[in-house]
Amino acid sequence: METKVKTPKVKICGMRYLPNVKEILEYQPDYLGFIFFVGSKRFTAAHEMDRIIKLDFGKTKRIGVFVNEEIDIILDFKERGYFSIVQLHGDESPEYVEKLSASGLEVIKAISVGDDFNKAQLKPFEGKVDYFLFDTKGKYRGGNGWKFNWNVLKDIDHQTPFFLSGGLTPDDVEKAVSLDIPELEALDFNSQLETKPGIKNINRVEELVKSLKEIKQTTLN
Ligand SMILES: O=C(O)c1ccccc1N[C@@H]1O[C@H](COP(=O)(O)O)[C@@H](O)[C@H]1O
Repeated sequence: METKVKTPKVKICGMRYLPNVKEILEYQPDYLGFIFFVGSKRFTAAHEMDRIIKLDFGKTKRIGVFVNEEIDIILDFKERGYFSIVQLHGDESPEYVEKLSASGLEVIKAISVGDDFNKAQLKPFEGKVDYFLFDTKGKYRGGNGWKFNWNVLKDIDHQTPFFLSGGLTPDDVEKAVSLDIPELEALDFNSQLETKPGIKNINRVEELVKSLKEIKQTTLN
């Protein structure tokens, strides 16, 4: 008998060029991520974002990615309509998260998973963040392009839904779904779909769509 599992949503991150955003929107991902960290190769400039938000996003939600940014800057970007969700990749505190939540933003706290990962670090954020995002610890704050050992996910008492990130490719969809963790909200794709930083390759996105279709034939949604 087939085992029925839930298909996670899809986030494509690190978008920055309007024509490429337009192409990717044709595939209606659940989330599109824009990185507002100047240290990133995928940094999205505000003047570009002002043009991007005029596109028809349909049901695709926009996520703003930040690293230790001033709260007022994030709130200003929210007011400009850049996003309704923020993804925090720095050393942001639970109090910082609470301030952003109070503004009506949904908050994703990125957790860098390395050999020193300790699930106790999640506790101060439980009940405060909307989602965790488990990413691979590396040289950069994000976008390192390789996977961490997903076995650590099985050892967490998931009280908060999460995004799975870190070097994901279309070939990883099946394995991620077979983890069979109901709190797995979304799979997050970034560098492994790229032609160059900030440009997503349509062929890779087609591969992703194919992988998702195959999974959906044996899943609930
Ligand atoms: O991609 C970046 O340059 C980046 C910089 C600073 C913070 C986050 C960043 N990207 C996020 O990193 C993860 C994993 O990306 P990858 O698949 O390993 O390339 C993803 O959530 C991006 O949003």
